[in-house]
Amino acid sequence: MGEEAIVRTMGLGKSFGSTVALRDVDLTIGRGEVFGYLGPNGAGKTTTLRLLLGMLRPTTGRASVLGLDAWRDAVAVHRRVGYLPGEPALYGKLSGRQHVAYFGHLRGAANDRRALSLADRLDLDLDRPAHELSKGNRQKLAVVLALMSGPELLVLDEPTSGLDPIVQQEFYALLREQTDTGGSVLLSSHVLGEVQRVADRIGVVRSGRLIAVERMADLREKSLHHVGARFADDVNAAEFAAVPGVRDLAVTGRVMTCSAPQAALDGLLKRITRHPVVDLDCAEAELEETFLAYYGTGEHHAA
Ligand SMILES: Nc1ncnc2c1ncn2[C@@H]1O[C@H](COP(=O)(O)OP(=O)(O)OP(=O)(O)O)[C@@H](O)[C@H]1O
Repeated sequence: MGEEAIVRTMGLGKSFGSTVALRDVDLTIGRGEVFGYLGPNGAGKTTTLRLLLGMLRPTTGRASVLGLDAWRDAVAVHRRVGYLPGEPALYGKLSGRQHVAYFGHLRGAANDRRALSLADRLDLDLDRPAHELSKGNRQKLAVVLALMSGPELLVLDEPTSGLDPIVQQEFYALLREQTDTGGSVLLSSHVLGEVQRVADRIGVVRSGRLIAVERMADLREKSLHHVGARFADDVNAAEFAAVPGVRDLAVTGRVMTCSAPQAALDGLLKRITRHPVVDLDCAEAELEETFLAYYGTGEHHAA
């Protein structure tokens, strides 16, 4: 993460009547960083993004974006931030090209060449009216509109929904170009799979609270492995349970299965080799499974 904070929230909270959508969130995103903001539906992700864009007024705390107050200086923030909403508002009768002209005018920074090049890379026809576009093509147009002015910060709400895998690859390449040139990205999603390839850090929000912030590299180190061993004789569960980090342990007679983070593998193997081994199996789980094991259930987890 760069030294400079592009986003900083302090005690940020938002209530709608008696519904507390977000409470006491302290979050910092650095220059050149891709931050994945993860949480289940209704967790408070969109509320956070709307607070950062000055579309909602905080109930508690404050948010600064590019050194500006997100609420008070919302107009100035909007000029420098590209926003892709979860449900992009497009004008049915206007073509892609007309959207580009209109949004360019609103931002005071028309950049038709960049818009054309983005549309070309995403394989989007800018001449068709929005109401004729499929969901995926509408999403592509929204991506073009968010990126065309070369914003310093990109705020993306579930951006790859509706995009096919090849277009997703191109989209991730665009995000890397954004950070290579010193820009930052805040990417919300309800699944780790959507952000794991591009995020430098992830934050996990649940029931309005930011419950964990973690570097992707650290999450990968925690990556779970499925371990199974068959022994020549019966074994006792207790000795494997004693290895720190071992989860989902099951021992029936001569067979032991469990999950273990990378860091626990050495200790586990040493316990296993105390016994005559007939067969051994060890496979790394999908990162999503590791993520769910740490953050998937319950209300509060330590980072
Ligand atoms: N304008 C509003 N009025 C009342 N309640 C709201 C409003 N906006 C959001 N909420 C509530 O705040 C909570 C957080 O909603 P939010 O949309 O931020 O969640 P989310 O994580 O973005 O979920 P999703 O992925 O479903 O959009 C929910 O309980 C939601 O019902």
